[in-house]
Amino acid sequence: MGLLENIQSPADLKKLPRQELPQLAVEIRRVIVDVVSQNGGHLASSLGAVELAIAIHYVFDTPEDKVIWDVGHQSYAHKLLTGRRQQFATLRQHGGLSGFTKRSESPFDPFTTGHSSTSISAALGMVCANRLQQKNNKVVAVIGDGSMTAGLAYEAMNQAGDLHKDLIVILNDNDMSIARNVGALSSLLSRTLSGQRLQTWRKDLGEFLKSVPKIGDNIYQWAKRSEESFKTFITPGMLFEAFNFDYFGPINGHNLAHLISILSNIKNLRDPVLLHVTTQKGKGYARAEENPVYFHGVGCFDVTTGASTAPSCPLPTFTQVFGETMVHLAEHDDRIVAVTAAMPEGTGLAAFAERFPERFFDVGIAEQHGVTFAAGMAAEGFRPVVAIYSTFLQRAYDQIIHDVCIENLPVVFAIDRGGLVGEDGPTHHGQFDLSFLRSLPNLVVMAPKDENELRRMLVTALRHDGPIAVRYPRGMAVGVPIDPNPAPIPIGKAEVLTEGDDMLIMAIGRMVPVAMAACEALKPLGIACTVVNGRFVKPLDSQCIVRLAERIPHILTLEDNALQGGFGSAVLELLNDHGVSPLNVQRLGLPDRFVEHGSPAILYAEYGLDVAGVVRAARQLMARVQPRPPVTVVARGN
Ligand SMILES: Cc1ncc(C[n+]2csc(CCOP(=O)(O)OP(=O)(O)O)c2C)c(N)n1
Ligand SMILES: CC(=O)[C@@H](O)[C@H](O)COP(=O)(O)O
Ligand SMILES: [Mg+2]
Repeated sequence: MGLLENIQSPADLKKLPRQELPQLAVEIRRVIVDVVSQNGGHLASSLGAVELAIAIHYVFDTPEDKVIWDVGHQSYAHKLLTGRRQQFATLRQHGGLSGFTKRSESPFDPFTTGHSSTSISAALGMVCANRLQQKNNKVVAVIGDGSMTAGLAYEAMNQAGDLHKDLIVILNDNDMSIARNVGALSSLLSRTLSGQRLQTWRKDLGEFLKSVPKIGDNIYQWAKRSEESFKTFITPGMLFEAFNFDYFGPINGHNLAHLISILSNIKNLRDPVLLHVTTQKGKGYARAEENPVYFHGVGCFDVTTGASTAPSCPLPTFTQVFGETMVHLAEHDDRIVAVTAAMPEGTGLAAFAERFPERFFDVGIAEQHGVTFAAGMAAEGFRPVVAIYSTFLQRAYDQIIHDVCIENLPVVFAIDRGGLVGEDGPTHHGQFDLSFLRSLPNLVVMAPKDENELRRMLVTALRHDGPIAVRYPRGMAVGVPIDPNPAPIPIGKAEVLTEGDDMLIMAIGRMVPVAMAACEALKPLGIACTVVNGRFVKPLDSQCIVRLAERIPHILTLEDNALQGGFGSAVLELLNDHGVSPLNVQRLGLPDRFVEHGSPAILYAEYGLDVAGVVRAARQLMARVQPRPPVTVVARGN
């Protein structure tokens, strides 16, 4: 029987003698690799944090002591050690364990995570709350070097250093974000090794100088006085010490004995502490060590070869089409620059980065800065395309308004992962973008029905002299032929795809093919549909929509966005403003709740956004609503 099988909680872990812990790490890695090879998940980061999880639960008294895993994608070992071993095979599956930490899942998860760089703020909040409650527990934030590139982390450090609370931050430095980590901080952290060499060199030099009569001693005294600036110039400690943190490290984050002994000491300190540990992404599984970018977030794979076992994808993804189109368009327009916030692969910009390194900017996990940086470039005559996942763009809302839209600057927002993303769940679904963007003056908001339209929308965006967003989903495109010379689309023009007199289905983005399939399925039931591809959520094609709505008595709107304030709401407002009455409109979209994790197919079916769901809704609408009498149109607004 293995060691892991006997661990129901950290109390069982604490019973193990220290010398058995490395064997436990081996067993944990085996389980993680097995389950992720079946379910997909964040493998490399979790493999790198196995010893950290063991040492933390060995030393601290969780759940009274709180541990916050930043992003939470590295928390699989933590889950296995905190009573979730038996459910671990359900990781990221619908109804199963979350791929991140989640308060509702376990008392050992004090904070729900998924977006990066929240851990220090949350931990500081907990320390302050706990002290007000006269509790003496410890709070630990574990944050990666990539997540440490976000401003939010420094806002928290700034306050923590000022409050002087006994917060513990563990910086898990593997020199990687999803891609290779970027930025000045990253270079500072990787100077650690040379810093250590320098310490040795400095000691030797000091001894030598002291041995030189008179003059040598003077130089030694001067060098000693300058030692602090000299040392900190070269090591990362200075940065954290400037925030009033006691800095320890760097130590090897895979050496359990060292980790346990230093954590046991740190536990007793009363100051803010930063422990810098170095780890290897993918540790213990050779394939992931060799290719940590691929194994950061991976689908199903064969454990022996590391090769994907996911059904092969016959079509390109929207992301790939976006990436290829960017390269193509940038060949002909040197004003085009691309911005990513630490996701060159995920956003499809890796090829652009290779082809145009000077016109490619990875700002790190810094969405807010990325948007304002793009605004700066636009103000100087460039055409920045900011490619950010829908969910992460939420971070930059003020920058979109204040720095881009108010000034009407020509920034293109390429918003990937619009709609439900699947197994990453509620922290990652792109559920709100149409709603939060639709209310912004000057901003045009588009969503393509297929990959060819995505290309056309990019061309449209780059010709438009103002802010404009194109939003598209995760995963496979539709498989339509690609026009090598994509033509722009007139701003605000919808597309009527098919005509019928019983029902008007107005859809946006990925829901357009669903609307077309539902239209086909409704034909044999005697329901003839007009299907409109909205193309623009803002501005709407008011002429087309009002004209059709006046003629067709039943109206369905369809979107993979929150119903509140989304495409359907926009259509309703438009029809109301134009006095179309009565309004027999049924809006289909995501309800007013956070959508759980699971495969997109399951989730879309659950929310009635698959073909069967649309057919059901159409039949119910036909049954519920009598055809309206000839329409009275009272003009009210525009
Ligand atoms: C706000 C935000 N932007 C982007 C991401 C996507 N993302 C998830 S993990 C990650 C890299 C994190 O790097 P690091 O903190 O060093 O952890 P590692 O994977 O190296 O363990 C990124 C960019 C995110 N989760 N949140
Ligand atoms: C943890 C995280 O935020 C990312 O790794 C995210 O899971 C990537 O999602 P995609 O798989 O859609 O690129
Ligand atoms: Mg990292």
